[in-house]
Amino acid sequence: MVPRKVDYSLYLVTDPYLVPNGTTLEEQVQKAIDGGVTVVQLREKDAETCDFIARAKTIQEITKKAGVPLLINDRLDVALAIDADGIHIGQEDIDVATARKLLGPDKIIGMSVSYVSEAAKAVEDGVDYVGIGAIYDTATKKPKKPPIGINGVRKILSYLSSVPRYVATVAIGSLNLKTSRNVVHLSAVPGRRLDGIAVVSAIIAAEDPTAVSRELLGLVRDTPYWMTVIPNRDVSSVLAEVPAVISKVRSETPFVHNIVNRVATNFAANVNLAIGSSPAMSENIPEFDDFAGIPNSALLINMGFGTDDWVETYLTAAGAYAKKLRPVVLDPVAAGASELRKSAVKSLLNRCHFDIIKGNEGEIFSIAGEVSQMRGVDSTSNSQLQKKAKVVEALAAKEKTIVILTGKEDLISDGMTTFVLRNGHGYLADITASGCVLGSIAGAMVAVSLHDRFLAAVASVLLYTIAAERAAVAPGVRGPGTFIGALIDELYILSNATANGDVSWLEAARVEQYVEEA
Ligand SMILES: Cc1ncc(COP(=O)(O)OP(=O)(O)O)c(N)n1
Ligand SMILES: Cc1ncsc1CCOP(=O)(O)O
Repeated sequence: MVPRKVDYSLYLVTDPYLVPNGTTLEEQVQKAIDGGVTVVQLREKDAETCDFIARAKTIQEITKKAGVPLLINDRLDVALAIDADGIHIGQEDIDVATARKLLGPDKIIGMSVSYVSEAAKAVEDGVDYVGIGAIYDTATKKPKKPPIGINGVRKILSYLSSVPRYVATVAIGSLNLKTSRNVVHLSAVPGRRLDGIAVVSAIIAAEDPTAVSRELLGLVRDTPYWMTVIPNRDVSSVLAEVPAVISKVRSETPFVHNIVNRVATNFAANVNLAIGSSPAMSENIPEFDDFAGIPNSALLINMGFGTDDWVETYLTAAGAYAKKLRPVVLDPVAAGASELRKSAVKSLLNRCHFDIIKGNEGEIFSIAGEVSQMRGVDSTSNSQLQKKAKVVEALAAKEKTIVILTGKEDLISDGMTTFVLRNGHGYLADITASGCVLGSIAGAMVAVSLHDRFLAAVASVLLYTIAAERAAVAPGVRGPGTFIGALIDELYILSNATANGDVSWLEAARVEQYVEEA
């Protein structure tokens, strides 16, 4: 069989019932192709054969002109009648061998799969590509099987990476401007990523299919900066770069959109200002897109309030920043304290990508699915360093993120390298929102250090904890109350000193690389 060169990046599956009033399926397909759709599948679940063929011919005129392959859903007879470029078949449709025999070796055959076993059979049968799904629940099709999520895609991609013949892959099921970026990039496994996304409603039901298609294609093709894990890091080379990040915050004034709990709002805004960033505190969905569009923006989601619509607010905010390829920091406040919070974090991790996840031991253990002794929002510290290092490393690798675990000793991991940082002061545990504001600092740092989020995390923790050490002994500091003001002062002083070339304060840094004991 001669492998066909097909670009599966943006694969449109049609549905006549979703076309907006006042337009036609043909017009929507044309507009989608104008926006960059690379494959079209004509899917008519209820059409009479003669109507299906007639429609296939009109759609084929459009796709042929654009040089875009046209596949027919399920119906081999229709595909043969119009000499389509191929067919897409489901698990319960015609078998691949018969389809191949009738279509010939040059036509494209795709098959729906949900599990590795189905993918293995499809590969053996000689399909050209598999449609993996449904990733999420969708209103477009009543599912026969439960959604498989990003993990389900990963399993299939892992399997396919071990198969000698290249079988292309597209994911399907609720893929849109909010979800696609994460599905494509987070499902990638060493040596293999999705070839594209298959989309129905997000394009066919769109008021402007050209614009949506253009954006979706961009999301699929963009090289994600967060996939970059820099190997072989060592403490001294990372520390050497810390001043540049802190100075960049001063010179570029990144915009940090804080969605933080009520207790932390004022403190977080002051801390952002002290280090040279520009804070906004907003839970107002209509302005999220505008905020995400500000150059140098970053979002902090600090899961403070537990209102009915909080998850929707967070998902919308994260989606807005994802669309603009801007970074998002998650602070899973009290993640394990209630079922409500556990399920909220699960939804967020399932649907969004976070550039940095910052939490105390209880919070990080909870989202990693590990048992901790957490009570309320207090961190426990009776786990051994080794256990904590294992947890942060595994979580960072799984979520393709940077994990900061705060406590008496702070751990930072990108899944490959883990640093242990031992600066700070006991007063940090005596004031409210001390962890929350570290999230705001991380937002500012990662906004100017997209290509090295690990460095951004190290710079954040060092600046904050060394400022705390200095604030605790500053003149006039008598306890936690006066400490807060002095901490804001020290952040301001250290950040300005760094921007002016004085980095002597960094000599206080107590950082080491974690190395697992044999
Ligand atoms: C690209 C792609 N993937 C999966 C499907 C689903 O096909 P199937 O399981 O046959 O369900 P119906 O589309 O027939 O409802 C698809 N159509 N395209
Ligand atoms: C045909 C199909 N197969 C699995 S999910 C699905 C529908 C996907 O539609 P949408 O992109 O509108 O969620």
